[in-house]
Amino acid sequence: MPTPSRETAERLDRADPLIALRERFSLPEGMVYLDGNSLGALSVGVPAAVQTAIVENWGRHLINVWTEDGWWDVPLRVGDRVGRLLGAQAGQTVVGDSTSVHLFNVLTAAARLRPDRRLLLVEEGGFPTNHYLAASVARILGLEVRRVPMPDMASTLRRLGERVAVVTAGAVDFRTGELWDVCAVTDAAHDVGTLVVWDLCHAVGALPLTLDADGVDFAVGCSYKFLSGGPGAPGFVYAARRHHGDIDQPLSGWHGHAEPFAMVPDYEPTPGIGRLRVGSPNILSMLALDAALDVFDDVEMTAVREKNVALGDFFIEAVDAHLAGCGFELVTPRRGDRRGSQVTLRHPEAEGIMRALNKQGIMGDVRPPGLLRFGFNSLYISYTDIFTVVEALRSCT
Ligand SMILES: Cc1ncc(COP(=O)(O)O)c(C=O)c1O
Ligand SMILES: Nc1c(O)cccc1C(=O)C[C@H](N)C(=O)O
Repeated sequence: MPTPSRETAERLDRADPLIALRERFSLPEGMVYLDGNSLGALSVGVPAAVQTAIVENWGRHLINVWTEDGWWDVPLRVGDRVGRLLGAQAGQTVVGDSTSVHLFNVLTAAARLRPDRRLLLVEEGGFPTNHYLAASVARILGLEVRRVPMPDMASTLRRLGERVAVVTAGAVDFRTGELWDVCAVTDAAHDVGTLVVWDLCHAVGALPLTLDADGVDFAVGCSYKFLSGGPGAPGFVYAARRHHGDIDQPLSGWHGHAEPFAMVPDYEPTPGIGRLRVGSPNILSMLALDAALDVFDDVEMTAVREKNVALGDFFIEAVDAHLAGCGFELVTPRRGDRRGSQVTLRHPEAEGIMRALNKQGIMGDVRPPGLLRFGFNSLYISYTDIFTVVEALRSCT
């Protein structure tokens, strides 16, 4: 590979089979947006879809939108669209609440499926909400939480064996971008009869997932990052079909009832994934997500993955070539197959550097301790964008 330069970046862009997809997103002129791992860019089809939903559906059909326009089933229909990206057969994914709410629901449901076990393992360094919720679930059910570094998760499972009810972890580390082996950790858990709950916030839409094939029990995630569902877009929850009949979730709201309009006081969950619904969903936001998902009908996840690995490689090589001696430390694995769609650099002046980048129209973000995160969404990021960032990083150190 020659030393990365603007010319090599432009050549790579000309050869990029996905470059045209950039037109499907509305990005401010002149901005380089590398924060799509936090909030994805606006998909151009979304405003019209939401406008139609408001004016044509809600405005004209009022209460009948739930039946006439099929809105009651939108959580399941859009759930299946997300499920396709998870490697899930239809009928195992539903969208509705935030990742946090879904996580609370399935962590509790999973632990209830292992009533004689007292331990809940949580990935050390995982997203804070996951720790907070695991602690709450543990208080409610009388469990003990253990924080385990991901590299030790499989061996810890072997050591603690049948004491572990549930293990929960993110497939991609939100700080470092490190990608974990979903299949291997799931197998290690199942070897000792433990159930797994994966957090796919930083993985869905960024890489091909194979939840059914990997035998995953439960998974949750958000849709506002690589899926571009919009701020506060509904999260999703996946539950393998084999568990549906036994799921006893704590948030047993009426949308998950077998006969919601029977208006009876006793809860009877609907068969299937619908039981993981809770209350009235934020349907307008869900329809924004529905429109944002259209782009995934026209692209293979293998091509998305191939490009974000190549973008990451290009970034890392450019950092090596142009930022040596500037105080940056790469904290993301160098190997493309060991990282998600984000590269993180540590620097003692991270906050000031990000402020300087922002002034030049470059968006990334900073997470403690001193980590500059750059997300590479294959659908709208170019090699030229990446070279622009590396040049800007050089200018502000
Ligand atoms: C890995 C991870 N899990 C959970 C969350 C929380 O999601 P939510 O705010 O949708 O509950 C986030 C992001 O906010 C996240 O990055
Ligand atoms: N969900 C967010 C929000 O509601 C406001 C601001 C940022 C977020 C994020 O998604 C943060 C993100 N999960 C992270 O990886 O840090």
